[in-house]
Amino acid sequence: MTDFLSADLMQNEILTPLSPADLQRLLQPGHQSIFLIGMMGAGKTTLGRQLARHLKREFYDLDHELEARCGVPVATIFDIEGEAGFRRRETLELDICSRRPEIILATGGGAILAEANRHMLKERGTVVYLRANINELYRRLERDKTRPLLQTANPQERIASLLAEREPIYEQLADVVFETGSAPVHLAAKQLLDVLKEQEVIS
Ligand SMILES: Nc1ncnc2c1ncn2[C@@H]1O[C@H](COP(=O)(O)OP(=O)(O)O)[C@@H](O)[C@H]1O
Ligand SMILES: O=C(O)C1=C[C@@H](OP(=O)(O)O)[C@@H](O)[C@H](O)C1
Ligand SMILES: [Mg+2]
Repeated sequence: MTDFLSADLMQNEILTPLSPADLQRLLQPGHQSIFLIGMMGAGKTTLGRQLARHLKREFYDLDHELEARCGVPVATIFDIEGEAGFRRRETLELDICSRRPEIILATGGGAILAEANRHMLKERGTVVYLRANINELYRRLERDKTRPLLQTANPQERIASLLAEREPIYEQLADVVFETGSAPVHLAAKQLLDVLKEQEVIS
């Protein structure tokens, strides 16, 4: 398992821990932030935005926040700073985003790789894993040019190897697992809402 930046960032106290009062504020039952995790193409950005609209909550997308801060697309951050540079920025941005109360946050597919990130996600809200099978992921992403990790000769193989590496982490971190299939996005969003109500994540 790749593990970026775990002890490094924590020990240097770049990430300051939340106070008990802040934590208590974030963890009110039924009002917790919802953090969407899952593979590229799982629908975190798309379903997250819809979910936030339905719930009248603020929506953040970690990649979009990074792009806004850096003024360039994710692919350019990868070009200039490599994946390690991107991951470092991702951790710092996640720390900022996950302190906001009652938000819906779409993470990037690799945001779960760093131990520091997993800690923040687990501690500060409800983690929802959006799962999709490999064929569905490939179908959704085959024409995509914005994801640097898929710009290879064989993107299908890359998806398979990333999924094999990450699936156990997604599973382990998730409070809720939601299967996305071939249903249209607006229906999937309704189903996700129902599941979150059933599981008392939202009221
Ligand atoms: N449940 C879904 N059913 C069908 N297509 C979807 C679904 N969720 C997302 N998509 C499509 O897949 C692509 C990738 O979705 P996106 O939300 O960017 O995924 P992620 O943020 O998880 O990488 C987009 O073209 C989106 O419209
Ligand atoms: O899986 C990954 O490592 C990545 C996923 C992307 O986000 P999405 O999951 O929203 O595509 C983006 O953060 C970057 O290209 C790296
Ligand atoms: Mg996304």
